[in-house]
Amino acid sequence: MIDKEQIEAVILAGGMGRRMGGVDKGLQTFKNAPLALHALLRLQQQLDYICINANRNLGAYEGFGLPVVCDRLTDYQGPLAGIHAAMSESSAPFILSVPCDVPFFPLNLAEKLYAPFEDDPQLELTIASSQGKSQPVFMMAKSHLLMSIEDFLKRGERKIDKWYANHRHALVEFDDPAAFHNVNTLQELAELEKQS
Ligand SMILES: Nc1nc2c(ncn2[C@@H]2O[C@H](COP(=O)(O)OP(=O)(O)OP(=O)(O)O)[C@@H](O)[C@H]2O)c(=O)[nH]1
Ligand SMILES: [Mg+2]
Repeated sequence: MIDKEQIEAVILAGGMGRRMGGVDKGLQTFKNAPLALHALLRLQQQLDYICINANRNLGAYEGFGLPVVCDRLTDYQGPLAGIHAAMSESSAPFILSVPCDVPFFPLNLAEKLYAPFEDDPQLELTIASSQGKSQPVFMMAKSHLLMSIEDFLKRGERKIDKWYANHRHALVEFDDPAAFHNVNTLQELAELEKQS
């Protein structure tokens, strides 16, 4: 049974959005609302504590009514930097990360990523997976991993897959691969808007 008191979710919206021409991805409109707001609406159905990780347009994100956390490690070091920022500022034992650019992620994400921790107290993190493909930005990790992420990034490493390989982890399979569809370009965003 999920214990919501133990978990804080972070919406990762701190990237450069280069494939979108450098715009702030989380603030791009999809179905009449910013992408990051879609993520928030899905998380609010699952958890009570949610923050947003962003590095610009902070006023716009503050308008969502949630705490906004900025990367502590500079130079856009990737999604792990956003997870690091949330772990630094949260007192929750678990951090659930979701990206801002996957507007249909599963509504049972938190529940399913939390369940393996109840069976295995040594487990350090869980990662979503669908059709055998891991979705590493959808991660639930124990907050004690903060220093491990910091050390990893300070060594100049970036890749989440490489980082979590060193920790006791479990992949959690989700049935619907379409739920993890992400948008990287404005054209993809327009196409998804037409389809859905
Ligand atoms: N905090 C933080 N989050 C990041 C960073 N880079 C990417 N992200 C987030 O990680 C998630 C997946 O990243 P991408 O799809 O590559 O997004 P992006 O980096 O903004 O876009 P590109 O520049 O086109 O790669 C998104 O939710 C991003 O906001 C970063 O340097 N810091
Ligand atoms: Mg990127």
